[in-house]
Amino acid sequence: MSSPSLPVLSYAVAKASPEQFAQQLQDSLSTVGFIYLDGIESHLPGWRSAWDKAFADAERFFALPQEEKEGMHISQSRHFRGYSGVGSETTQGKSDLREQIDLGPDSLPIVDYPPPPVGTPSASAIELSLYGPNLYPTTSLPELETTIRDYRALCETLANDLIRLIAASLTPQPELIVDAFTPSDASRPPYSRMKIARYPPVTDGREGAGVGAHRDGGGLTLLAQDDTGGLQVQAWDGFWINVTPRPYSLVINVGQVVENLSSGTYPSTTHRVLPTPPTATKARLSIPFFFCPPLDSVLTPLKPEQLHPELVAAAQKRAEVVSAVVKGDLIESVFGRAAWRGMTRSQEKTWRKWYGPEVDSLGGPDPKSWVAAA
Ligand SMILES: O=C(O)CCC(=O)C(=O)O
Ligand SMILES: [Fe+2]
Repeated sequence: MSSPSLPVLSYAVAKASPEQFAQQLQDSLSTVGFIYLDGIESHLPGWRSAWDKAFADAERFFALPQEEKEGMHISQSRHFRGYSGVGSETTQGKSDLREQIDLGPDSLPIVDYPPPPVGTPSASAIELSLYGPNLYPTTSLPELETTIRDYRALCETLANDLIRLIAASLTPQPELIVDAFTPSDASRPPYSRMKIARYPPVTDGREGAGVGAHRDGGGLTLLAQDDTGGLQVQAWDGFWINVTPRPYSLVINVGQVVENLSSGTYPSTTHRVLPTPPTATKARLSIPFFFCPPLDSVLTPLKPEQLHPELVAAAQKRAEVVSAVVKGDLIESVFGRAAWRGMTRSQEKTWRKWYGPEVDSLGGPDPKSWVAAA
C-alpha cells in the first residue's frame, strides 16, 4: 500500500484556469489543509535560481563560526529578528532542535516601548514593536541580505496571488479576505515573517523534535525544503503524513488567520518536523515564509451566507479533527496580538530581556494553550 501524500497543485493551472484551481483549493484546503505547489518557474521567472541561491547562502551562513552567528543573535533585537541556536526556540514549551535566522519586513521601528507616560501622544500598542529592522551578517556574509530580499520578493508576489485565489475559492466577495492583508498605512506593512532554518543531525542523544507539533499563526505559509525530509502533517484521523521533498515546489498551508477569516472552513492543520537522525549525512535546511496581514489588521470572519454554499454543506458533514495541538491558540481579532503572543512565547528570553511581565501582560509563555504533543 502506498503511503498517503499531499495533493499536488500547479501554478500553471492557477494562471491558465483559475476556476479549476479554485475547485482544487476547495478540495484540498477544506480537508488535509496542505498542498504542494509545482510549476512555479513557468509563471515566476527566476524562481529556481532564487531558490538555489537561498539554499546555498543559507548553508554558508550556518557554516560560519558560532561566534559570528551569535554576533547577530535575536536577543539583540527588541523586534525579535536575528539568529538563535539549536534548542533555544520553544514550541509548546519544548526546545526545538534547529538553529535559525528570524526575519520580517525590513522597516524602521514605529513605536517606542515601553511607551512614554500615559497622556503622551505616542503611547502605542506593544505588538507594533514587532516592526523593525532585520539583522544580517553584514561583514561575514554580506551577500545573504540581497539573496534573502530577492527570495522574499518572489514569495510576496506568489502569496499575494495565492491569497486572491484562496479568497475566490471561499467566497463570491473575495475582497473581504484580501483586504485583511492590505495595509491602510505604508508604515505598517504586511507582517510577513520568514525563517532560514537548519536541523542538524541529532548526535548527542538529545530528545525532542526539530519543531514540535503546532498550527501556524499567520495567513499562508510557503515552505521551501531541501531534499532531506522530516516534515509531517497530521491528517484528520490523527495519522502523520510524511511531506516528501519535491524540488523547487513549495509546501503551502493556511495558518490561523485564514482559518479565522474563513470561519473554520479552511482549518490550520497541525504539523511538526522530526529531528534529523544521527545517521543523516547532512543537516536539513528549510525556508518558511509566513504571509501575514499588517499588525493592526482587524480580522472579521466570513458569515456563513458569505461563503460559497457548497463549502457550508461540506463543513456540516465533516468529522471532528484529531490533533496534537489545541485549536485556535493564535486566533485574535487584531492580528498583531496573535503575532505578539506567538513570537514572545517562542522566544521567551528575548521577551524577558526587552519587555517582561512587568511591562507586558500580553506576551511570554502561555502554558494554558499547550497540550501534550501526540
Ligand atoms: O521546517 C519546516 O519544514 C517547517 C517549519 C515550521 O513548521 C514552522 O517554522 O512553522
Ligand atoms: Fe509551521
